[in-house]
Amino acid sequence: MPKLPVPPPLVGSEIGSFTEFTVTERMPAIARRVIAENNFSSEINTTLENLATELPIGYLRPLFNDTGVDISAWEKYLEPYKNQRWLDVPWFFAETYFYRLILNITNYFRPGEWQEIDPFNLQKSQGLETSLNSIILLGDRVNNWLDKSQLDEKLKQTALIALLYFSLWGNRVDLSLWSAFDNDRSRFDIESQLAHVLVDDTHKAVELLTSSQEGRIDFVVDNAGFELVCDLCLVDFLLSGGVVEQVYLHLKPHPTFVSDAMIKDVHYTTKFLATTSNQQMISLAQRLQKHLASGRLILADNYFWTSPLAFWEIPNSLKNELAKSSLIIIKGDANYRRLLGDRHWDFTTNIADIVSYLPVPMVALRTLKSEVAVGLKPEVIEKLAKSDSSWLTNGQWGVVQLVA
Ligand SMILES: O=P(O)(O)OC[C@H]1O[C@](O)(CO)[C@@H](O)[C@@H]1O
Repeated sequence: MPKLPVPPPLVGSEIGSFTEFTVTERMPAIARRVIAENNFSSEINTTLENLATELPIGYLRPLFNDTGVDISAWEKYLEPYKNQRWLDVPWFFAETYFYRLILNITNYFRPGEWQEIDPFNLQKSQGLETSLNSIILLGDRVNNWLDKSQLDEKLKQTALIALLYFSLWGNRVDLSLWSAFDNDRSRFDIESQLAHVLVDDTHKAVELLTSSQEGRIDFVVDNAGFELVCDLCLVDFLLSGGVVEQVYLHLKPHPTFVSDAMIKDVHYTTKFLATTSNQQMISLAQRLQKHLASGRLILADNYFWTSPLAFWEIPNSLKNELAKSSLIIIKGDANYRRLLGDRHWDFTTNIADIVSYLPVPMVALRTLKSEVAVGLKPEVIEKLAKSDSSWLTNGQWGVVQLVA
C-alpha cells in the first residue's frame, strides 16, 4: 500500500469533470466507432448501441460467461458495484469494465466467427500508416546514434535522453482520444517540447540505465502505433548499443483502451517496419527480430494489466518477476492512473510516498490526459492554471518521474 492514507477515487458523477465527459460522451462514441469500423452481426451491433445509450444514465450490465480466462476474476471485481450506475462507480473500474464488456458483446473469447477479432484493429493499423513519415525520421536517427555511439560514451547518453523523450511524447498519440483518421499527432520536436515537461527526471533515469550493465529493463507498455515504435526504438538502442542485457515488454492480454498494445501488435509492428521500402526501417525490424529470436527481448502479457486493480494490488508472482529488473519503465496515462490507484491525490504529493510498494526503481513517462497528477510544484500548477485551462487532459504536457 502507499505510505499515505488513500484518498477517494475519481468517479464519473463529478460534474463538469473529464471523467464525466469520458463516461457520458467518449465511451459511447468509442462503442459506436466499434460498430462503424467492424462488420459484426446486427445482433452484436444492437447490443453495442444499447451499451452506448446506457452509459450516460444507465446501470452496469452483467458480464456473461464468455469462456475468457479472467471471467471469474471479473465476477469478483464486479461484486461491489452491482446495480450501480456507470457514473457512480470508480472511473478506472468503469473504463476497464467497459472495454472488457465490448469483448464480451463481440464474442472475442468465444469459439466461432468473431473469436480473437480485435475490435480496434483498424485504428491500430491506421495509427501506423498515418505516422509513417515520423517513424522514418526517428528510425534514421536511431541508426545514426547506434553507428556513432559505439565510439562515444557521451553520445550514448545523449541518444538515451532523446529516446526517452521520444517515448514520452509518443504517448500523445492516443487513439482512445484522437482517432487515427483525424490527424497526425506524431509530429513533434523534442527540443521545443522541453518546456512542456513538468517534472523531468530523464537524466537520473539515464544514469540508472547506463549503470545497470548486464541488467534487465522492464517496460509496462501502453499504445500500439507510433508510441510503440518510439518504445521499440528505445528498446533496440538499449539492446543493440549494449546498454542492457535483456528487456521485457509487458503487454495487454486482450484489446483494451482502443490502442493498447498486445503481443500480436508488437509482431505486426515489426512486420510493418520490415515491409516498408526504407532500408533504415528494415534494419531496425531485423535487429528487433534478432533480439526476439535470441531471447534478449521478451514479450509477456498478464491479466493484471487489463484488470481494474490498482498497481499496489499487483499479484505476487508478477511483482516477483518485476523484482528481477534494474528499472521498470511505466508508459502512459492509464498506467500512471493505476500507479496512483486513480485517486484524488493532491497534485503536490511526493510520488515516492505513494509508489512505495514497488520492489525496484521505476520511471513513469506520461503525457497528461486525465485529472490525476502528483509531484508538481505549487508555482507550476498556478502558472499552468492561468496559461492553459485544459493542461490536465490535452496531452500537451508531460512528466518523467523517477522513484528510485
Ligand atoms: O494511452 P494512455 O496514455 O494510457 O491514455 C489513455 C487514457 O487516457 C484517457 O483517454 C484519458 O484519461 C483515459 O480514458 C485513459 O486512461
